[in-house]
Amino acid sequence: MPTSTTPAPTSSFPSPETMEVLISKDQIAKRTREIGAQISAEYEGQSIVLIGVLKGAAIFLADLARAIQVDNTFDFVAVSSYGRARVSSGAVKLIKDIDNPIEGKHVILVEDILDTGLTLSFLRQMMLQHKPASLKIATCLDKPDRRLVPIEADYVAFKIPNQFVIGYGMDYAERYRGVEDIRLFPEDAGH
Ligand SMILES: O=P(O)(O)OC[C@H]1O[C@H](OP(=O)(O)OP(=O)(O)O)[C@H](O)[C@@H]1O
Ligand code: HPA
Ligand SMILES: [Mg+2]
Repeated sequence: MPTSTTPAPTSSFPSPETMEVLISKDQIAKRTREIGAQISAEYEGQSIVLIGVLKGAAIFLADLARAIQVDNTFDFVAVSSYGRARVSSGAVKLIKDIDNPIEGKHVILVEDILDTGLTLSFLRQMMLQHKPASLKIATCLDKPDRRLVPIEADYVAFKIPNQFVIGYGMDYAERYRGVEDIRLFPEDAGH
């Protein structure tokens, strides 16, 4: 029987081990615990709906939920965006809505990264139409230098400079989401 080998990564998709670690998995775990504790204190005695934005937020949501001590449920939305840096803020489209009503509920939108802000400002408006009791935003990363629309998160694990990152849910061309550390994707790769 022929032995199967994993194909060597092409230069477009370098191996994650070759990429510089920007934020280690231990740093992520520590900050997630801190934010979980902060949310638990602020929402003491209440229930929260965590709404994750597919696909990038799935891993942060899974960790954040386990760091939150108050009663919580999950829901997910999915959006598609079209060349976000080159188009206006109307360019985000909802492709999967929430499954359960959030009217009168305390909602936290959960993202992996707040970049231009187009995704979250669109979702924030969408969610407000459902009349939640409150609506906050938690994001693992914030790249404030890239903002095209004014929006801030209520809970930010890390502010980062304007560099493309992968790992901890974040992809380049759908790859690298399962990488445990957040790493810098090389500027000369992926072309
Ligand atoms: O602030 P913005 O400029 O809108 O960028 C942030 C959004 O972009 C990425 O998602 P993407 O649409 O690439 O899909 P994914 O979550 O499936 O990776 C990321 O996960 C955020 O959702
Ligand atoms: O730096 C990033 N990495 C992955 N996905 C992203 N979406 C917006 N910014 C980024
Ligand atoms: Mg996303």
